[in-house]
Amino acid sequence: MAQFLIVCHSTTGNTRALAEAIKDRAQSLHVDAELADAFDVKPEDILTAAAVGFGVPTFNYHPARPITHLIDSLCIQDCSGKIAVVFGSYGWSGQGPIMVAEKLRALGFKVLDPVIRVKYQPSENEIDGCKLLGRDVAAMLKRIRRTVDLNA
Ligand SMILES: Cc1cc2nc3c(=O)[nH]c(=O)nc-3n(C[C@H](O)[C@H](O)[C@H](O)COP(=O)(O)O)c2cc1C
Repeated sequence: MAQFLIVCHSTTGNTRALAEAIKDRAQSLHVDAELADAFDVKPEDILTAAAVGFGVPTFNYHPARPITHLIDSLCIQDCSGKIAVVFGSYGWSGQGPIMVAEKLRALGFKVLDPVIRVKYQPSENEIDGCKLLGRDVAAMLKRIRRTVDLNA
C-alpha cells in the first residue's frame, strides 16, 4: 500500500470529493498517495503507511461505522508518531471527524489541524482547504524522508 493512504467511506460522494482533493494535491507533489474505500483496507495497510487520511461522514450522531471498525481493529498496535488527517461531510451535528480524531490521538497518531468538516457537498473553498491539507502531509513526509536519508 501507499506511503500516504487515504481511507474513505462515502455514501453520496461528499466525503469522497474531499478525499480526492487531498490525494490529488499530495500526488502532484510527488508523494505516493492512494485513496481506498474503508471496506477494502486492512489494519496492516494502515500500519505500513507513514501517513493516513480518514474520510468519515457523520451518521446517527456517530462517525461512519466502516471507519470506526477499522480504527478499533488497530487498538493493540503501535501507531505512535504516524501522521493522520481527518475530514468528513455532515448534515447537522457533524461530530464524526472530531470523535475519530480523538480516538486516533489516543492511539498515538499525530493528527494534523484542521480536522475538516463540511456541510453536505463541499464548496470550492472547502476543496481548497483539503488541498492545503494534502500539501501539508506531503511536506511532512518529505521532511521525514530527508531526515532518514541524512541519517543513512
Ligand atoms: C441515515 C442518515 C443519518 C445521518 N445522520 C447524521 C447525523 O447524525 N449528523 C449529521 O451531521 N449528519 C447526518 N447525516 C447527513 C450525512 O452526514 C451527510 O448527508 C453527508 O453529506 C454524507 O456524506 P457522504 O456523501 O460522504 O456519505 C445523516 C444522513 C443519513 C442518510
